[in-house]
Amino acid sequence: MARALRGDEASAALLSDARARIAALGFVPHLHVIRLGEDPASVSYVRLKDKRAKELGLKSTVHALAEETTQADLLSLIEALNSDSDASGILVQLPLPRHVDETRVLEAIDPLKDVDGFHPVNVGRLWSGGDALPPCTPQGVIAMLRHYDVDVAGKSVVIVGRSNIVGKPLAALLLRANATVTVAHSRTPNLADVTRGADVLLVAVGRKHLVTPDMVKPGAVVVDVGNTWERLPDGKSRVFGDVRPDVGEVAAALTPVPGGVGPMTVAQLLANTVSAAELQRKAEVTP
Ligand SMILES: Nc1nc(=O)c2c([nH]1)NC[C@@H]1CN(c3ccc(C(=O)N[C@@H](CCC(=O)O)C(=O)O)cc3)C=[N+]21
Repeated sequence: MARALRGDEASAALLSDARARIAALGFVPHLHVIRLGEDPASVSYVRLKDKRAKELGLKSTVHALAEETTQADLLSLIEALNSDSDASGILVQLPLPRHVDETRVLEAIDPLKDVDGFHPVNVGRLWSGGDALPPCTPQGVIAMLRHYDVDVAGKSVVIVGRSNIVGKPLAALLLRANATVTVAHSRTPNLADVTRGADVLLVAVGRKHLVTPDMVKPGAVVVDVGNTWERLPDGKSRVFGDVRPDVGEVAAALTPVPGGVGPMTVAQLLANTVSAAELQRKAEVTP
């Protein structure tokens, strides 16, 4: 059986480092999360972020706005938080309702407060090697691999999925770590032939159990970024990954869902909130 790469275990180092950096700052960073509407997954993720932020000792405010909130009102809130020195980090939970232009909203956030790392300035710096706030899930995956001593340098790494949130930034981070990176997606013919070449396989598509054991090289490390919610006959909701659990019979190591990448994403968000506070302080003293 594959080794389980556990998010609770791997995030401990990230969180204790964040705690020490908060103490060194001399003030408590403040995370602001904005959510529109009542999509059950968004409500539950935002609640988790708020809870973990407070457990770490950060200040955390959730702005739960109506689904019908206008783009202009959302932009005014973001501008108010941009100029509020007590707001260290701003996150707008995605997906947004259809009447709101996601690009406009993400570009309105001050890059130094952009704890999601989605602003074009942070995306550009991520690819060119500058001082960027990295996106939480991809950087959380890197922290996970580092914690379990998975060295990607010189390895054949395959990412399935090319989203702006996970696949593309993950490619940037893995290139920086000297991996040979292949990005596969829905238009890749013979996906299994590509995934079978991977020493490290990362799957971020959002389709339940897309990856089966025949698609995985024996001994590979497999990271499952999938989160598909399903309501079961008993009325309870459960979350499923993109990787079928029996992949654990061929892989050397596998991240479980839940309990793998998800907790790393949240821990990285908190670490980014501390980084944002540090960057803002640096910008104040060096005009
Ligand atoms: N602006 C923005 N930034 C995001 O980072 C963002 C977003 N929008 N929209 C949705 C996705 C999804 N996402 C997750 C966060 C935590 C878990 C997580 O902790 N999952 C638990 C299970 C869920 C639970 O226990 O409630 C686990 O895998 O163990 C998963 C997924 C962040 N996202």
